[in-house]
Amino acid sequence: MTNQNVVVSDAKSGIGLALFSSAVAKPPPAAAQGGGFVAIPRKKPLKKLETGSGAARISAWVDSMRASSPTRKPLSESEDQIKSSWIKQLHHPSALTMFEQIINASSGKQIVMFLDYDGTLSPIVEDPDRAFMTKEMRKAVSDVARKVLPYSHSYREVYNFVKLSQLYYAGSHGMDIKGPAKDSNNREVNANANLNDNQGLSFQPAREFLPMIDKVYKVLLEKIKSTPGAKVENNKFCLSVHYRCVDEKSWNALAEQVKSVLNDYPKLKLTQGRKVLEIRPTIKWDKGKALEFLLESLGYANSDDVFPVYIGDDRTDEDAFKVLRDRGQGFGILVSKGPKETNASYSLQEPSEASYAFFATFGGMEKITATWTLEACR
Ligand SMILES: O=P(O)(O)OC[C@H]1O[C@H](O[C@H]2O[C@H](CO)[C@@H](O)[C@H](O)[C@H]2O)[C@H](O)[C@@H](O)[C@@H]1O
Repeated sequence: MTNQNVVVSDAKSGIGLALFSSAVAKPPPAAAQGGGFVAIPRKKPLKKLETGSGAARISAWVDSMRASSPTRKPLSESEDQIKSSWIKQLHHPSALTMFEQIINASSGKQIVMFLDYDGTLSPIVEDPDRAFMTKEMRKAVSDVARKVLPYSHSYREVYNFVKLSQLYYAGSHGMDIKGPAKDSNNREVNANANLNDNQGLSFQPAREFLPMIDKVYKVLLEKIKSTPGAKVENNKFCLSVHYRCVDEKSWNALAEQVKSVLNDYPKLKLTQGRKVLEIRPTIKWDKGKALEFLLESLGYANSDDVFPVYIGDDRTDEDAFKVLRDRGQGFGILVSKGPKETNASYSLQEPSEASYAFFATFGGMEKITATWTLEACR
């Protein structure tokens, strides 16, 4: 339901925060934690799905749907070993154990934090309309935002589920950016950004696709009616066809339905997330580009004293991790229970760990260390 990311920053503390997520408003938070199962890692990253004709193409889609939605089952002993070596050492240690290194690396720099929503701030749940943040997570994000940006900007279009006016939102995989016009240092937004009538930042690189997306949404709603459990979400610049509640026997039929619609719209492409097929414009824009745009808009693009951190859980977040890796600036943190190929530097296992990370990064270190230690021992 959501694909936004948020940004906040503060000169006084030398720390800043930014948050990303995907769609529209969420209702108030409710506690919902994921189960005690672990996703089995994918062997290879999945390719972008293509449109075209033929049963082979559909079968490739379904294979890809299956691979992006690993069966939930307890890990075998060897899988458990792989998982623990992935998290504990080598390439992607848990951010919880790298606390001091993270703080040291960012010392004296302005931290700008980018946060994915689904699977990062909220746990993955069956019904995308019920992907609420827990009370703890809401508190963590709002405490961080308060600490980092103690004064409020005027911002009308705050998403209901976060309700923090200091944050910049990048909805629809970074295609719907909104936020205050100036950061806390009073830096002006860049020349590419449009100012809305409230002088807030607003940038929608796929605006011309809106009528097409609306039309396709209606067609898709009709098409998938015959597939029990399927759901289409209109995320403004991106349509999400959820199959989490669809019986696997019907995935083929669902893929056919989606493909038949896409065949009529060559300017739209299909990508994938966690049990979701995403239809979006074929423009060269992704969460990585959105991250760069936001850094530039905040006046941080060429600055050596800026330390961006991006936390996300899904394939679309890899674009942002890669930007940070390529820039050699800041780092990415992947939220994942199991090993995955990733451009992130560190890992967290689930959203509840991410809330600790916010506290820690934003100065509540002493307060949180004890809790972290406790959690880590569970
Ligand atoms: O790449 P993201 O910004 O994380 O967005 C991907 C999709 O996220 C949401 O769906 C996911 O979370 C749902 C709620 O937990 C879950 O039911 C679904 O299976 C997940 O794929 C969002 O609802 C979609 O619109 C996004 O495409």
